Amino acid sequence: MSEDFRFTLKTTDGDARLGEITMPRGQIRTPAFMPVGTAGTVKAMYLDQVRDLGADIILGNTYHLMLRPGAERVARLGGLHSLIRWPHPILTDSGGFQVMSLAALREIDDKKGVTFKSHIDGSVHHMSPERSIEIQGLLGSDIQMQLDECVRLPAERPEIEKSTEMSLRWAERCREAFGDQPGKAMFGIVQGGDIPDLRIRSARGLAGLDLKGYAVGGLAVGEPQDVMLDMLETTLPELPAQKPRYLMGVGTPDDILKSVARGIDMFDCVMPTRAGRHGLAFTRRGKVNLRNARHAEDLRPLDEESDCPAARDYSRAYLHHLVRSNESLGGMLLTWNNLHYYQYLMQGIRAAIAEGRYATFMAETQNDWARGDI
Ligand SMILES: COC(=O)c1ccc(CCNc2nc3cc4nc(N)[nH]c(=O)c4cc3[nH]2)cc1
Repeated sequence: MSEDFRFTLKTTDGDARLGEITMPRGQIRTPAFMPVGTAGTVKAMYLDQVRDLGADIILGNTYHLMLRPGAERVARLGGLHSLIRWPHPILTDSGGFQVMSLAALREIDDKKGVTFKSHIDGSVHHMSPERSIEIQGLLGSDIQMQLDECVRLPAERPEIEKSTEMSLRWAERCREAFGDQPGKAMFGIVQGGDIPDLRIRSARGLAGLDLKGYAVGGLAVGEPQDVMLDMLETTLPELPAQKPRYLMGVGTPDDILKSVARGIDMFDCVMPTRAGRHGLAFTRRGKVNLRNARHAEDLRPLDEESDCPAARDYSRAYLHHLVRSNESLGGMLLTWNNLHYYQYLMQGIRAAIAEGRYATFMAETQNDWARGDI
């Protein structure tokens, strides 16, 4: 078992890349989709199921786990991997984004970091770049994210510039705090909003730190898809080709197809799990909203050709009943279906790149979605 973190770029098809990350806890086939396990659980799933669907790595959140059960407590309990019984790689987000989106923000200070009130009990917490890295270490995270500030769009240039410069300084502080941990990695996060020269400034600044991987942040925050894609086209050429690129919070299957085509290797998104709990199914023929009355007496399964029991063995009528009744099994089955579909899509993407037919695969997949659900 290799003791270090190594990314191998296997082949490319246009700007699409087929690769593999090797870490002590296992390998990550890229392009990869990382199911979100926010508070130490991929909601409504057993982690054995998540693994069986083909996930090589899951995501945890510093913000949630530091508040409950607490980072020091997780460490006392043996670390996140043994606590949740997931022996494979875990990537943890650093908390900056969750503080902005969930907590009552008290203060952001370049030197001290963020001060915020817990959305759980209102208690006040401080998180510096150093503390974020310390927490991720206590959790036992394999891929740790720098603490950053994700500016909500639309925003004016001065605000984006100030925030992007601060995130760059925090990247350096996180790299110092992370130090040299063979077998683990700390990724920087490119910011810069929707302003090309700030995206280039941020990417070049992080590239100069010679990090093990690079995330593209500050996107999937409400901007149109074409703006997100434009920012990828601006940012990715500035990042080292031999390091993995991770697009945070993305996305729909269409977002993923188009971002892979531009050179992204890793994705995470709550879409398949959260939408599943709200009755939305992702299938090879597009999306199916099981709340819709049209399914009430439809005895067909979601996809009779699927090898996922949730898609193949249950009628839409029953799924509709479960969703309308807000029964737990509804969210369980649709989460299972959706995570299966996302991993099925990633498998298809990797095979298509390997065989040099990614453009055709992308067009055929989008065409199947457009044909809609029969
Ligand atoms: C049903 O689906 C949903 O509810 C749903 C909700 C939110 C997103 C978008 C999530 N977007 C997003 N997550 C993100 C996480 C991030 N973390 C850090 N540290 N820095 C960032 O700059 C950052 C940007 C993000 N953008 C996607 C889907």
